[in-house]
Amino acid sequence: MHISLSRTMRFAQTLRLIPSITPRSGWQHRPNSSTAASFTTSAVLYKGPTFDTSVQALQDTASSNADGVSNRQLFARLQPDKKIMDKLDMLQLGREKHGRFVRKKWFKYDEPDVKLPHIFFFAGAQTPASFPEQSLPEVGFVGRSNVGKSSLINRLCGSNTARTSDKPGLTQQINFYVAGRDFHLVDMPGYGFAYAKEETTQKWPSLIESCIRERKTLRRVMLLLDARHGIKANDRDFMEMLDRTNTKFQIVLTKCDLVHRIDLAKQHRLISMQTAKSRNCIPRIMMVSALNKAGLNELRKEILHTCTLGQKYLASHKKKEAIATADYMEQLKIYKETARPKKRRQ
Ligand SMILES: Nc1nc2c(ncn2[C@@H]2O[C@H](COP(=O)(O)OP(=O)(O)OP(=O)(O)O)[C@@H](O)[C@H]2O)c(=O)[nH]1
Ligand SMILES: [Mg+2]
Repeated sequence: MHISLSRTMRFAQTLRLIPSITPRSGWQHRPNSSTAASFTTSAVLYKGPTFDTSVQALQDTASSNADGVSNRQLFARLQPDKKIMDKLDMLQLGREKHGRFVRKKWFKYDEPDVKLPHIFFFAGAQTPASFPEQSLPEVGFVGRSNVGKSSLINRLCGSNTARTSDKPGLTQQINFYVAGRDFHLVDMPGYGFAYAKEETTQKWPSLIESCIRERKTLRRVMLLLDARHGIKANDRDFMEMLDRTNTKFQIVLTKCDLVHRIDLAKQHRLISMQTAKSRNCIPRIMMVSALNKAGLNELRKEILHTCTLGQKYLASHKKKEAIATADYMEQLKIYKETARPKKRRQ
C-alpha cells in the first residue's frame, strides 16, 4: 500500500513526535471521513478494535471433517441464524462490533436471576477408589484445560470456592462440590495441554472416564468449549467416549465475551451441525460468559431441571420473570393475583 507523507509529518516522525505510520493489523481507516481523503496518512488512522483474534482462532479449527471440507471453509460459508442473533442481542452475549456497524440498544432485558445455593467442597479424588458415596444427583463439568470449568462453577453459584488460574492445569483431581444438600457439581481436570507433570496428566483421561462410567448419579456432563476455538480433535475424541459410555452431554460455549456476536452465532451453527449425529448430545447449546455473567440463568435452569429440582428452585423465579417481561397493566394483574390478603386490625 502506497502512503504519501507531507514533509512536516515526515519531519515530526523523525523527531518521534508522532507514532510510526506503518499500517498494522488492528489499525484501520476511519470510515467515511472527509479528512481521511485529504491526508491518507497515519494521522487519520485510529485504533479500532484490536485484531479480530476470535475469527482467527475460530478458523484455526481447520481439521478436515468427513466431507473433506475444512472447518475453516465451513465457517466462512456459514450464515448466522437470525433467531440465535436475536437471542444473543437480548442476552448481551458476545462482543459488539465497533465502528459504524454498532447496533442501537433499544432496550436492555433485565432477566431476574435464577439463584443456585452456595457450594462447599466435600471430596477430591485422584483415583477411582477415593470417589465419594453416590447419593445426590450430579452434574459434571469437563473440557480442555483452561476452558473455564472452575470459573463457571463459581459464577453459577456465586461462590469463590473452586480455585482458578490463567495457567492451564490447575485442577489436578476430580473435585466434588455440594450445593444446598440438593445436588453435586463435579469439577474435572482438563484434557489437552496443562502445566503439570506428564505422569500426572496421563492419568486424568482414565480417571475422568471411570468417574463417568461408575457414577450412576451423574445425570449429565457439561462439555465446555472455548467459544473462540470450537470443537478441537481432543474434544471430538472425548465426545466419542461419551457416546461409547452412553452418557448424556450438553455443549456449553465459554468465554463468549471474547468473540464477536456474529462469529458466536456462526460458531453455534457450526457446532450444532457437527454434533447433530451424536446420539447423546442434547441439542441445546448453552452460551455463557463467566466474566460478564451473561447466559448463566439459562444454564442454571438446565442444571436444576436435570437434577429434577425445578419445582423447588424455580417457582418463585417464574413469578419474577413474568413480572419482568410483562407490561404495566399485566404486572398489576400479576401483583393483584399473587398478593397475600391483608390482615385487618380488630
Ligand atoms: N474472558 C473470560 N475469561 C474467562 C472466562 N471464564 C474463565 N476465564 C479465565 O480463563 C482462565 C481459566 O479459568 P479456569 O476456570 O481456571 O479454567 P479451568 O477449565 O478450570 O482450567 P483447568 O483447571 O486448568 O482445567 C482464568 O484466567 C479465567 O479468569 C470468561 O467467561 N471470559
Ligand atoms: Mg479448573
